[in-house]
Amino acid sequence: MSIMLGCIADDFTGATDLAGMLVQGGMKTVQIIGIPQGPLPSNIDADAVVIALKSRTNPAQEAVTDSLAALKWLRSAGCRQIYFKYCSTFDSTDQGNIGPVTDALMQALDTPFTIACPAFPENGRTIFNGYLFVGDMLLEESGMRHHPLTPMTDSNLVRVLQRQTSSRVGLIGHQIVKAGVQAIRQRIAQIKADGIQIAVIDATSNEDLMQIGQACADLPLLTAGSGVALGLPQNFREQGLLTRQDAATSLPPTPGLRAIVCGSCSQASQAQLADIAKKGVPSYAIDPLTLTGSDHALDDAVQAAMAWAAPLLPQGPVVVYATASAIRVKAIQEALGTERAGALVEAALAAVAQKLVAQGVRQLIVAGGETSGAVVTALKISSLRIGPQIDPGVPWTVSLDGTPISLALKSGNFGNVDFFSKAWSLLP
Ligand SMILES: Nc1ncnc2c1ncn2[C@@H]1O[C@H](COP(=O)(O)OP(=O)(O)OP(=O)(O)O)[C@@H](O)[C@H]1O
Ligand SMILES: O=C(O)[C@@H](O)C(=O)CO
Repeated sequence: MSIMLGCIADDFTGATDLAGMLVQGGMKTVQIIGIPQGPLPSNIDADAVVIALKSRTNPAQEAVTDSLAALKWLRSAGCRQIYFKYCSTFDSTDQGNIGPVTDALMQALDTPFTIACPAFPENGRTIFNGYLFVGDMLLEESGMRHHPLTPMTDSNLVRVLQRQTSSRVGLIGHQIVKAGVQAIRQRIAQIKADGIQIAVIDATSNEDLMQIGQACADLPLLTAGSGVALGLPQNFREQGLLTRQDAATSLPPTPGLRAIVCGSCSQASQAQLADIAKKGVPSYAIDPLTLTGSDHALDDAVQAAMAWAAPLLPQGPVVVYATASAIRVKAIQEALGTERAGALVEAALAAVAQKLVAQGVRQLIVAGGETSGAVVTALKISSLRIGPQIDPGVPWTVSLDGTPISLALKSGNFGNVDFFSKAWSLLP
């Protein structure tokens, strides 16, 4: 049976978020890291494949090239519908990459229309009149205004997206969505006739997402956060392609040591780190300013972190983090440059993760999308089987190549305050 849904995610945590959503809906899902080099091995069966790119903050042209290569693979695997997954807080710069990638995918699929819907109500991301809310705050008032790489300072998604694309962007408002599937379909037909190519679509509840999913069953391309995926398995069931009703989440055990690596500076990650430290789990901070100054500064910092971690690991989980407050991050970025600071921290945390695994860690939580990208790449993991959800948007996964490792790739903003301690209790 060929793969039904082919997904392209612009970061690694976002990819597991989407894959977890599909698994909850009964679709067996595999996440592939980067563009696959050949067909899926014959012993892996999947209803959906999510290709995880690290394209959210790359130059737009690179993001387009990688996304088109991913699309080519997914089409050759027989996927019936394509899903471009971006962040539920629409993380991007004014130059891209959501607009340019959407344009390129539409052109390659020869489709004149798609939707844009980052809503994820279970995690407090709702869209009303085209404005994105995070909890009860507008996006621009939330912690996202301080994001180290993609600060979001405009909550109006039509405006944000229009700045990134030459396609005409419109809106399908909440009244239409509330009126149901037929009303959404009629509105799509109408705005297409008016020359709109991408419609931001309001959604404030899971019910809205179910209607949107059904209304968009025939669109070759969807662009969204993970929320819209809630409504897709039902379409494949109706088409007789999917029979499973329950979640497709079983994973094998991966006995071994436990660790947490955190490069996310989000408010959620900061609170989760404080919670786990309060519970007595040992934590070690890497100071980005120590990562430069000499050729071996980064290696020295990694060695120091490991000298601290090694004797503690057999007693229980350890945490290594670079997380800092918004004021501290700003000072570090002024000293090192934003991109360089991010890259140095990612390189250091990835090297720490590699050494933790070499020491026997087989259950690893990584917080932050960019950080997860760096860690999973350093561990040379090429694909993940998706398992049970820890908190909305964050499932456990198991690596499918080499020695199996359980990995939870936590989106910076996701997870309840007790996420780090709760996660272990869900492993088989
Ligand atoms: N103390 C710090 N100073 C400067 N940059 C930092 C610091 N700590 C982490 N970073 C960088 O900030 C970036 C955080 O991005 P990352 O995607 O990992 O987390 P996030 O944005 O919270 O998560 P998500 O993308 O899943 O929402 C990374 O590039 C990381 O290296
Ligand atoms: O949609 C989200 O918020 C997350 O899956 C994500 O993309 C974080 O990087």
